[in-house]
Amino acid sequence: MTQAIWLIEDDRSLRWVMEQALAEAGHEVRAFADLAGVRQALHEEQPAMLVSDVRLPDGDGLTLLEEVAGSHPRLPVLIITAQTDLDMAVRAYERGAFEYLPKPFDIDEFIALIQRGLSAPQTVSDRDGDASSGAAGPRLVGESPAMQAVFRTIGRLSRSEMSVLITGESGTGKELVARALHDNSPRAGGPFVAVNSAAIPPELLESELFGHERGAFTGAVARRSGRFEQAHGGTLFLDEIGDMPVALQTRLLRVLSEREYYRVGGHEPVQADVRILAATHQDLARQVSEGHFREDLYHRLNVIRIQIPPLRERTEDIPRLAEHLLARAAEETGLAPRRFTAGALKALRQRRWSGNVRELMNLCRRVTVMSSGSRVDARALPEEEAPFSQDGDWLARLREWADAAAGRGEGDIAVHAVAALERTLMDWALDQSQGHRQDAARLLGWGRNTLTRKLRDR
Ligand SMILES: Nc1ncnc2c1ncn2[C@@H]1O[C@H](COP(=O)(O)OP(=O)(O)OP(=O)(O)O)[C@@H](O)[C@H]1O
Repeated sequence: MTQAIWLIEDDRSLRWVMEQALAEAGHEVRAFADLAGVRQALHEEQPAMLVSDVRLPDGDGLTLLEEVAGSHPRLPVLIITAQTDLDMAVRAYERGAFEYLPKPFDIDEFIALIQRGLSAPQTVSDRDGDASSGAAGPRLVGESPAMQAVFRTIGRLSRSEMSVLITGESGTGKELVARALHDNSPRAGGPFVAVNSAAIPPELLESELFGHERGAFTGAVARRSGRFEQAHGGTLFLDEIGDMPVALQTRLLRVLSEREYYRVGGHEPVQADVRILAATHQDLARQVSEGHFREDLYHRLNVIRIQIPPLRERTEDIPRLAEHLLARAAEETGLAPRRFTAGALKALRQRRWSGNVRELMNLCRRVTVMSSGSRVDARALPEEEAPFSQDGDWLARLREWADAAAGRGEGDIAVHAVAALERTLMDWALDQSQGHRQDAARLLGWGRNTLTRKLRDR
């Protein structure tokens, strides 16, 4: 048995680069340009590690991965591929890849992965066949390193039941990531139930989560199952967890450790067989330090963290996302699919996207409905809301107001001003939309949940 690393890559120059880097790092390397050569060689000797491309002239690297899993269960396999979508990441991990590396990659990262693969040989006998990830519903799209890291985490967790905390600004795709985690988990066959702590009045949240018995409180005319019960055998997604009242956090923590709970007004314990995924747009660590969030619950939920950066920090995702969301908008509306011109895509990359992917989705819906031709060029894009200008009339008046308030010795000026500003804009938006919250939120550039929470807290 040799200690060589076997490299299967049909792109000659990339193969050469990897060979050089591996040799330089002191590894013995054997390179192959197709699968046939590897299959043959595997009958004769065994490598220390396999590095394989996916698309090869005589087949698919994932097929090889599967074969090797059967014949050489302890052999670490690193999959490298230019096809960098979530599905590929999940398939690679499901078939037992030790790691998955999207191209183009940093050669140092590649070498570091090789070292890790060699030092921690895997037992990969617990992979479960072809749990195909044919998830229906919207697909996650993203090419940026940040989104690739998200895909890898989802793939790596595909056989796990761990809690995950998903953080990111409103509209960055937290719920979509939660769904992808569920769809690519052993619980995929079970329900996915989402609860938004910000959207439910605090006094109702407990019975919403845990259900209630008949007569538990005034108005509880019948027994009602809670979200925990509905999510039995599946996943419970707790959105805006930072908004959960502290008393309920305590209860949630107990359920997580005891794996059972009581309905409100109930005396029979109910088994809780759910995986918890949580999300927040807030800085939970800060909430903890300020005493608004229980530290122990924070640690319990924060086992694995997926951080989704705002769209403006991953503008390289915009072209593919825009194409994808345009196609989705066409499907939703039943209208003919549009295409962005190169100029339009360039213009889109330059926007601020304070509403993140949701804002881009809304823009795609709008141009699908509004544009006349099939091509959407830069001029056909709805105007970006002008950034607040310094010389705006209302800002000058705001300064006067602040002056006057300070003169009266009032404090917390920004707190009051921001609250008043938000109240005014919410009233305006609800007027505009005739009370329709979804539309009002869209006007404001907020998520519907954000609007609901703010309306509640006003
Ligand atoms: N990477 C992505 N690929 C494709 N679609 C995306 C992606 N990210 C977000 N979306 C779409 O953007 C919209 C907003 O995403 P989502 O509701 O998951 O955001 P969120 O972070 O949960 O927002 P909020 O915090 O306001 O609830 C959805 O329509 C979602 O399908």
